[in-house]
Amino acid sequence: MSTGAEVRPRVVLVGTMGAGKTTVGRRLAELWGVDFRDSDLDVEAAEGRSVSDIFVDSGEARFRELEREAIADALSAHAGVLALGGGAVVDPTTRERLAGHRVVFLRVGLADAADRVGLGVSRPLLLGNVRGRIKQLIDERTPVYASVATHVVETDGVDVEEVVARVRAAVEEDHG
Ligand SMILES: Nc1ncnc2c1ncn2[C@@H]1O[C@H](COP(=O)(O)OP(=O)(O)OP(=O)(O)O)[C@@H](O)[C@H]1O
Ligand SMILES: O=C(O)C1=C[C@@H](O)[C@@H](O)[C@H](O)C1
Ligand SMILES: [Mg+2]
Repeated sequence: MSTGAEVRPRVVLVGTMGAGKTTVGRRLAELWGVDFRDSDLDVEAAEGRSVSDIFVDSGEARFRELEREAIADALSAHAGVLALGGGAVVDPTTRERLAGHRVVFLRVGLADAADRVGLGVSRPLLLGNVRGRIKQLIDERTPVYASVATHVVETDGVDVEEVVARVRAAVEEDHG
């Protein structure tokens, strides 16, 4: 029998490439004993091809449609930790759907993000000029991440375990 309890992610992680959404999200889910989902991985599983291949073969616009649908599904059917692709919040429909969810913005600056993504080979939007593209994306998107976030966690110079601890503290404080 249904308890009527709403199924929704305990926390949604947003931020730019290299913020650590996937790494931190997996660890958080492990600690809480809940499932982890990541919109990039959900799109890849549904399509049977990588994000890079989707960008190259079908174009970014098609990737964004698939991403929007993957996120809509996860927001309404997943009770664990949900990491979003770095560009997901640029979509206005996704931003609307995030309203009412606990959204943590993992903030990272250019230097740490560039160190973390390296050559960015699996990140199609970075190809050619990794630092320049990251800078542009951080500049354009920081206000957007901030606008959907209920919490902001700084990750510059902070190791993964400490980022995880900060997210836990923010979320568990909410629970009272
Ligand atoms: N706080 C941190 N300190 C040092 N390295 C980190 C930190 N967070 C993540 N990393 C490392 O940075 C790399 C990128 O992290 P991750 O893939 O989790 O980022 P992401 O936010 O999911 O990026 P994308 O938007 O491209 O999916 C990984 O190698 C990860 O181990
Ligand atoms: O910042 C972005 O626009 C992207 C981030 C990645 O998570 C992937 O969703 C894809 O490489 C695009
Ligand atoms: Mg990721």
